[in-house]
Amino acid sequence: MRFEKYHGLGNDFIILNIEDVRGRNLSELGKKVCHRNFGIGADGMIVFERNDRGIVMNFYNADGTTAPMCGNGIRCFTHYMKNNGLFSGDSVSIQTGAGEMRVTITEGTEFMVRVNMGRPIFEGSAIPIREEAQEYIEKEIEVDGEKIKVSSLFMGTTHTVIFVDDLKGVDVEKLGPKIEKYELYPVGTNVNFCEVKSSQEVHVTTWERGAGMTLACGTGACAAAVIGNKLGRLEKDTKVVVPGGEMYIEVEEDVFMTGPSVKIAEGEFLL
Ligand SMILES: N[C@H](CCC[C@H](N)C(=O)O)C(=O)O
Repeated sequence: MRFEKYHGLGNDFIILNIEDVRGRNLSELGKKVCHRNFGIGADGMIVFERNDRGIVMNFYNADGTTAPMCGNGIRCFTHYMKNNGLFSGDSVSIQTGAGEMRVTITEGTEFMVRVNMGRPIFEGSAIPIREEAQEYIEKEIEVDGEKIKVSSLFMGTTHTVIFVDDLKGVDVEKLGPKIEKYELYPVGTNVNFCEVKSSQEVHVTTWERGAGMTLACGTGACAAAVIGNKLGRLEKDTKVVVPGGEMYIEVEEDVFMTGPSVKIAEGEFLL
């Protein structure tokens, strides 16, 4: 089965065409190809599909669970499609589980993509959270006896944003999974630990639902920028620095994310 591997700021993906995997259980395949030892290794698997309305991006976490959207992934998906002549021009709409996203290839030393990530949704039932709430911003939860202020929203997928004074002092591997599976979140959540450096720069480390610690999370970067802006800590245009590099977020009514994609490899998956 032919595959291509890409990364977006170190968040890496195996990308396949549905034509090559018809009939297979894609959740099981996602687990298999993403395994760092028994497979190719990646944070997620993306499957290209075309229906009567156009292009579809199907996303699977490394644990085989699906997620509605993937910000770094949609940039890599755009790169894959361009490399395989699957659309013409520099801009295209892509159907995702979080609605239609418009991507535009932009100028840069690397392959750069600007994505309209749509609008953040704050309403509790859409995040989702197990509370009736118009929004869930700067609320206190208790994890292992520690009180933590969280803000949760739907930004392409379920995200929780936590502002800290010093990212280096946060045990993300310990806190991340506990918040990911906290009882407030019926389907879990991605967890973004954020340190504001200035009104135009925030550093973010993300523990991803279904993938664990990643070097970058595009929807998470958007979530951090949206909440930071809502709390008056970040301006509308923000540089988000993640362990794998940096991306640029513009918070308008829609949220725009600009960042790179790099093709790592292509080949035949034999299992
Ligand atoms: N890495 C992705 C997010 C994947 C979200 C997934 N982990 C979920 O279960 O929602 C990004 O760049 O936006």
